[in-house]
Amino acid sequence: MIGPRQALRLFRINWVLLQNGLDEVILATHLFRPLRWVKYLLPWHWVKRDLPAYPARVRMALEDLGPIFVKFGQILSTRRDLLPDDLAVELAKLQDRVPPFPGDAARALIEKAWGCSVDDVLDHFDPTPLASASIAQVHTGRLKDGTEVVVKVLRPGIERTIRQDLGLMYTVAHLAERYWKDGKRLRPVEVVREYEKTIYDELDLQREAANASQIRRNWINSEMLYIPEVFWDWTRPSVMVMERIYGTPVSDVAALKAQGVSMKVLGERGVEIFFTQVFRDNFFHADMHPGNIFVEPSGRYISIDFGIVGTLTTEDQRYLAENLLAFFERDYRRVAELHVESGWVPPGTRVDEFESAIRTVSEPIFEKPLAEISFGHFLVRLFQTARRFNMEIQPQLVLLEKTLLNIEGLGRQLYPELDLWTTAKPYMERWMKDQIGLKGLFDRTKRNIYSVADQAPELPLIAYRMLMAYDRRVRTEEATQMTKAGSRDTRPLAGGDAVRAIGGATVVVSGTLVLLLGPGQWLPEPFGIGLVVSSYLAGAWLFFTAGRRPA
Ligand SMILES: Nc1ncnc2c1ncn2[C@@H]1O[C@H](COP(=O)(O)OP(=O)(O)OP(=O)(O)O)[C@@H](O)[C@H]1O
Repeated sequence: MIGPRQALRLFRINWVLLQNGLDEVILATHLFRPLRWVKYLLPWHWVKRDLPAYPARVRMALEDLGPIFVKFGQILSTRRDLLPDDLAVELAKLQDRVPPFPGDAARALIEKAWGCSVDDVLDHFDPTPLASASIAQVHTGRLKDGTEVVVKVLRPGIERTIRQDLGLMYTVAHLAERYWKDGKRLRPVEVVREYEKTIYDELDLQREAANASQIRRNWINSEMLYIPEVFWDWTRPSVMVMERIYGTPVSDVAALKAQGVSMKVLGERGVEIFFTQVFRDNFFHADMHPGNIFVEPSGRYISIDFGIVGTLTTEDQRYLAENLLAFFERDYRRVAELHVESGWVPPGTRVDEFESAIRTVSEPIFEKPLAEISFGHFLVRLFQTARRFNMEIQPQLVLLEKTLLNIEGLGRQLYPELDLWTTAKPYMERWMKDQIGLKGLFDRTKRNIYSVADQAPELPLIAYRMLMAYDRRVRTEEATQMTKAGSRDTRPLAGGDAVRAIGGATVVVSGTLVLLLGPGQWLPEPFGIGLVVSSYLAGAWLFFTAGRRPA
């Protein structure tokens, strides 16, 4: 049931849709049927208007609905698996157009968060913002020790606006899911829920600061990427203080060339940074639009704005790498199999049909020269295809696809001949070898063995209990049989069992000791790990055979 507040909200949306000539949405979807009479109130219903194409009207409607809807449209624009291409391209043009809020208000908000005067912390605070966006505003300042900083502060009342706008979106999404013919397939409520999570994450500047610190640590002393330092003493959920950086915006290619920066190196570094973040660090900056990237005269990148970051599960990382490698070998069957193996598509999927669908979308991509082949485009088409085979695209993969598209766009803008495959392939192959090869095996064993070690001290006790339980069960069974046969069992547990159980415990504890002291302490590490594994196996064998008695 729609309450009066929701009805009012719907009325507002209805109004904006009509203003932008989207009456057909109202009529076609049954969504706003109860409010369709509103259109007769509008003067332009009676006058014929020249309207731009439908995707542009959607974009304009979102702009009229305000910055939270604009952000939603920007994120939707990356859902190429959901939207038609023309709409996605149009939504990508959405721009925040929010006026800045006064410097005095910013100062008051900062003081509230810090619990002291701005002058107690800063030598200087510029009340004119350096930048102002839909969620936060950035001011420059100087700490008492002379360090130049930027202070990012959340917009006043932004949480309330977001709550209200999200309420509206949910109302529309629920209605759409119920009444719209595509509603079930496109799952609008889920799309809004994902957006809700993203936008609430962006509302926590302390979280953004923590992301920045993590990426900074991953790239400390790198010649390729610099991340400004966070000043934690003055960072709160609504205020973040960060080292101020000076660099040339990456979009200013002329200035970069004038500084003698090599565009080729810059393009290739962008790709390498991305792949390193995804595969080595498993922590990638997922808001890589040009406004967040700067370059030093040395050709080192600087990135800012860590509100959105992505991580993949180890399995997804591997499947992704294998998918890309298989794709470039045009091994479509492998790509299809990988989707089934990884559980990305349901288990019963017909691999041959899926393979054929992948071939259909991939072959045209290979028509182009290698330097024009787009990984991002491939992922877009792949996910679109996989959706037909009921693949549920996880948000992390969408983030990755979006980032990849951004990186490619950026790389090719800097250096149009950039050959992504040649740049990325050695990196991916090395990574795969490390994962699958002997080293990967040892690394994984090492990782897992520490959690086994954690449980090891309990093993003798567990073994003893198992042994006792087993013995009780055998005795009960035998007693039952003997009762049936008219006699009683008086045999004690065999002495050899106890020796085996104690032996088992001893080897397990010795293995654990080797592990805790460091498997590479006296022997080369692989042998040390081998010793630990064998002692656990031997222990397990001794425990289990200890309770087993000859019939
Ligand atoms: N550490 C910094 N040093 C110098 N300038 C900065 C720094 N951090 C942010 N800025 C400036 O402020 C602008 C906005 O910062 P940021 O991208 O972090 O904010 P935002 O609110 O997330 O904006 P958007 O959503 O538009 O990306 C940047 O484009 C940059 O010009």
